[in-house]
Amino acid sequence: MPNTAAKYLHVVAAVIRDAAGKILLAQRPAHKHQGGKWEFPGGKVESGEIPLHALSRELEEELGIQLQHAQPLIKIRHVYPELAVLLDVWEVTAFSGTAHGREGQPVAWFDAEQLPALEFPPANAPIVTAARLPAQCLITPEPHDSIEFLQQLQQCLQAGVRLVVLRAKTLTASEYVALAHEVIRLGHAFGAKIVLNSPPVMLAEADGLHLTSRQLLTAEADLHDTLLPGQWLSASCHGSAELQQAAALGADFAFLSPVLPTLSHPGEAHLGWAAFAATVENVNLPVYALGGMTSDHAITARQHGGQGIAAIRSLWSGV
Ligand SMILES: Nc1nc2c([nH]c(=O)n2[C@@H]2O[C@H](COP(=O)(O)OP(=O)(O)OP(=O)(O)O)[C@@H](O)[C@H]2O)c(=O)[nH]1
Ligand SMILES: [Mg+2]
Repeated sequence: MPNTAAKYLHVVAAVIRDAAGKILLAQRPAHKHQGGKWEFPGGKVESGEIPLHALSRELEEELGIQLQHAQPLIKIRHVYPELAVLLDVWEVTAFSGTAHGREGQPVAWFDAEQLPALEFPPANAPIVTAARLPAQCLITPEPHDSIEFLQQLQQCLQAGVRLVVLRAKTLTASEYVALAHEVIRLGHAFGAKIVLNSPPVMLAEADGLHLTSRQLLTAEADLHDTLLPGQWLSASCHGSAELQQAAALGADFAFLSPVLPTLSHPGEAHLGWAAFAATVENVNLPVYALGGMTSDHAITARQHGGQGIAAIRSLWSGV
């Protein structure tokens, strides 16, 4: 969302995960703004405070836990009728102490997949998506031999890949559908999400539909409504205008490329990390960095406002 409101209230919030990957939520007290809804614990940054200190203070005050490690997850700007908030969300992966509602608020640990069914403040939808998405996304290379392809995909899943975009441009419609069924069956056995890039028909079992940047620009405004409830819409973008278009279409996440030079397009202009950060800053979507990425770049991507990295080559063969 564009930074049009004069002043956003800076709020830090935490996606806190335990060793089993469950996420801690608190219920907002009835008398507060957005009372009764579930929230990611956190609160307002005080004047002069750096965000990480504010997060550490809020988690101690609200939950009685001591923050040990956090990394940025997503920033959301949302304008409520009463106030405009900048929700600065961090992923907490290490803390000490036992979380409890120190202000009397109910708190509970949830599986990430339970989150979509809970009621959150209206600003939170992209945070819930970001909390469910991994830091790495595999885009498949062109499948030439489906047996070999499925074997290699299985190795990627065994190595921890949990989000796959099936991209197959040279297959006939029936070959694509047959392969997609196998990819979904295999992916789901590992708890991975499978998103279909330009399928001839959308499949009910798929976890999402991915649009090329060209499809994004000509997509019908109600495209998301044609998907089943819970299916994601994602899109490939190359700059601010396309990211805004993806957001306007109700996309759940996006890729932004090329961030670094790639082997397939050597000498081509690329964004670099500073422009990636500046572009992502203006959109309320989880955005994967694409182009020249390896899994080592996932932390860099997070530090520049991204959800993580998307890659073909390095995630397919580097496992
Ligand atoms: N902590 C938190 N606040 C959120 C979320 N989503 C969201 O819209 N907000 C909004 O962010 C604002 C600030 O949050 P807060 O009420 O937790 O602030 P706080 O802990 O400092 O409260 P206090 O003023 O009682 O000390 C509220 O207007 C709240 O509605 C969320 O997931 N977590
Ligand atoms: Mg709070």
